[in-house]
Amino acid sequence: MGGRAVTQVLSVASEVAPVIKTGGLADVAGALPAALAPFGVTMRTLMPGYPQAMRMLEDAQPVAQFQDCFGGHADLLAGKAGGLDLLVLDAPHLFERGGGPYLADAGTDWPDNPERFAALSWVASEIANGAIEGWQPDIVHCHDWQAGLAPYYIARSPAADRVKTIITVHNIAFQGLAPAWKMGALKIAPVDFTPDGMEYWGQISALKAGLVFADWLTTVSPTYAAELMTAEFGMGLEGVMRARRDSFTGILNGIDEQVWSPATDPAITPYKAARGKASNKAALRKEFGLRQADGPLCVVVSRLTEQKGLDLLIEALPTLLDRGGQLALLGSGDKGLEAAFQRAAGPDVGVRIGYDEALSHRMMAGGDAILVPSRFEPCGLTQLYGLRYGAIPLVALTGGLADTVVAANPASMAHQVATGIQFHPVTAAALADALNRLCDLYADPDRWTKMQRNAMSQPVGWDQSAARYAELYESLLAAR
Ligand SMILES: Nc1ncnc2c1ncn2[C@@H]1O[C@H](COP(=O)(O)OP(=O)(O)O[C@H]2O[C@H](CO)[C@@H](O)[C@H](O)[C@H]2O)[C@@H](O)[C@H]1O
Repeated sequence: MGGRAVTQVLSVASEVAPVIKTGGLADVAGALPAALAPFGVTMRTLMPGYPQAMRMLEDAQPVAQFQDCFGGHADLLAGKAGGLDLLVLDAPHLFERGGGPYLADAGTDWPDNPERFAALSWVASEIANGAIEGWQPDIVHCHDWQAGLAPYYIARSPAADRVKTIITVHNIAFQGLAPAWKMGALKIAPVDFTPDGMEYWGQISALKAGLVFADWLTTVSPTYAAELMTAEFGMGLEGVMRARRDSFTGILNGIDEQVWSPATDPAITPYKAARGKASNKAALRKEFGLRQADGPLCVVVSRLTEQKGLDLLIEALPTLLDRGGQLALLGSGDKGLEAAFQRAAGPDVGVRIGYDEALSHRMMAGGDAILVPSRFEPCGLTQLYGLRYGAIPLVALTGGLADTVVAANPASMAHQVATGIQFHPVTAAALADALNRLCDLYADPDRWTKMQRNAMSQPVGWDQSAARYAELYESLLAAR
């Protein structure tokens, strides 16, 4: 790149697609290295040695070892998986177990989660301090609470003068709390366990440690960045976010345009223009056992949690059905919500409880609209998939949903920039009203196809955002 020195970045994440994924964090952590490569950034990704990671890792080479890594021996392995340059923390006492990355099969947190992710963070700091012969990062880029202690350990280490740290907030609802008595076990000095440090109402907060000790903070959209500084969205950390406002920016997520490409997607009948959606829609109806209908086929692909506002959809559903609309939902999570959707299932409502990547592609291809009624949404990825696949996003006016969907109104329609529908406040009544607006637009084929065209041509890839991360890295290094 024009003689410019290559910036070496260590990305630290608890889930990385395609190796392991429970949500959008994995997509972003998995996409960043390739997105940043054209900008002269070499990114290696440190992740836990879950069984899935150990199975997928190719050409594994031990590059460091730790005799006592939070209660047991650990090896750091360098290797490849899914095109990624990975550093995998092989610590069987912490990561070799069934269940999910954070939860046991019973759905409860692993009791040693504080130690498991403190270990990941501490190894990031060891790497910053030269644990791997022949490679050291200039920047350590941490994701969410699981990597939150890394900026702290680094700040209290010799690397502090040389290595810059960033923490990206993907979801402030998870703060990585641990009881104060674990301070010693987590290698936290009592002097740092204060309200100005990482103390949060008497507990240790790994996320707050990251927010306080990192050189720079980011989150995944400009609107969510502003929201995080308010009591409504900051979940008790708004004061910390405000205190750091001069070192805090919102950078939108992109999506992987190779994986999410209606023209080449192997999971669907490929199409270039929205009219090619018809056969995918017919197939999707069949797959969900839905009858013919005149209204829009709406889809939802989501974790079923309070955040996603899908309880509001249960309430507003009759409005959609009265207008001849239909719903196909894929998701899992909250048992009450799962049951509520299963009760609503019928000839116009199809429900699939579970996690199914290929089906999520077929839903974007076959759906007329994608519904995202989130109470808060740092960025959101499914509305971006919807845009690319011509499934019109109907979204709550919040966070990244506000930044990525251009609401249909006379002016935006006239300028051919309208790509979706937004509603506010985030209530069942406002959602029902938005569903009515969706049905009105759908009933007007001229306006509907124009919107689909606008949606499918809206940029949703990584180019712009990767450039912003690269600029951020450069400016931090220039300030050393
Ligand atoms: N049942 C299922 N089957 C198949 N696929 C499923 C699925 N349920 C969810 N997914 C997939 O998981 C991902 C979810 O990503 P989102 O960004 O929409 O939300 P999430 O809250 O997980 O991420 C958090 O981090 C991301 C990344 O920064 C932010 O965009 C977001 O706002 C924030 O809440 C998408 O790729 C989606 O398709």
